[in-house]
Amino acid sequence: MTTPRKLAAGNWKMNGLEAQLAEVDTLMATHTTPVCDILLCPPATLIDRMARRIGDGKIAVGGQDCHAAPSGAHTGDVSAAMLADAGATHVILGHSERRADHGESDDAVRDKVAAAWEAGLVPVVCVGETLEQREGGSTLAVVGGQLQGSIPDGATAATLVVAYEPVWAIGTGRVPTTEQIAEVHDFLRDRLSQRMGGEGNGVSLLYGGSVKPSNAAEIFAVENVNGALVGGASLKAGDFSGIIDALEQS
Ligand SMILES: O=C(CO)COP(=O)(O)O
Repeated sequence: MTTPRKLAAGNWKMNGLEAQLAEVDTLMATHTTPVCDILLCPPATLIDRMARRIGDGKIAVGGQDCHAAPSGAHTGDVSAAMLADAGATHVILGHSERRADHGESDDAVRDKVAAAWEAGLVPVVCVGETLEQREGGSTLAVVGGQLQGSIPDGATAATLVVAYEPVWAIGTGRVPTTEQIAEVHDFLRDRLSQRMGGEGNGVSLLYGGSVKPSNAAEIFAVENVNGALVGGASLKAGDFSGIIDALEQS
């Protein structure tokens, strides 16, 4: 049976100028031989510089979105091949901020996942319910639908990461209970296994939403949580490092 890899992923969102790369130097100095995978997804403008700075270091670099087409007349967009060319190995797709700000549907995300695979990137596909959906009792229906609709057939444990990010927990300091996280992660694992057979057991399932060094250990103790997708706390090497340490010790 494939065991999911542990992954600490940082999503810098629309934050970071050149000076922010100093945080990467600190992280590399602290985690020379990490026992979990570490991924940083800076804004597109910093991917190339970050990847060069990391060189042979043990931190992977990812994009935060890509276009579904390999090239063409799409002003302002970046293709998966361009991300790979700049040094990325991963790409976050279907983040709730993209779904909300840019109206990205499950169909659109699915096409982007296919494009990521075509370019050799591992997509980190995000799913998550709004507060209204949770209070209305439709959490599992919502994330189940997003999971089914956003991932094309043909995924393997090595070519897919899934992140559960409840919209109401992102940037709010409000974290679901461990029971709530467990319920969704168990459900996602079941769905992936049904769809992908044994490969589904090996897909890394990340939790995202207000993860901090102070709550990371508790979250990583939950079964079927194989890591985190971290926003705000990934911008400071010290904070992200504390989360990496907690994952390594889990
Ligand atoms: O959206 C997130 C990561 O993709 C989570 O953001 P925060 O960690 O800032 O809540």
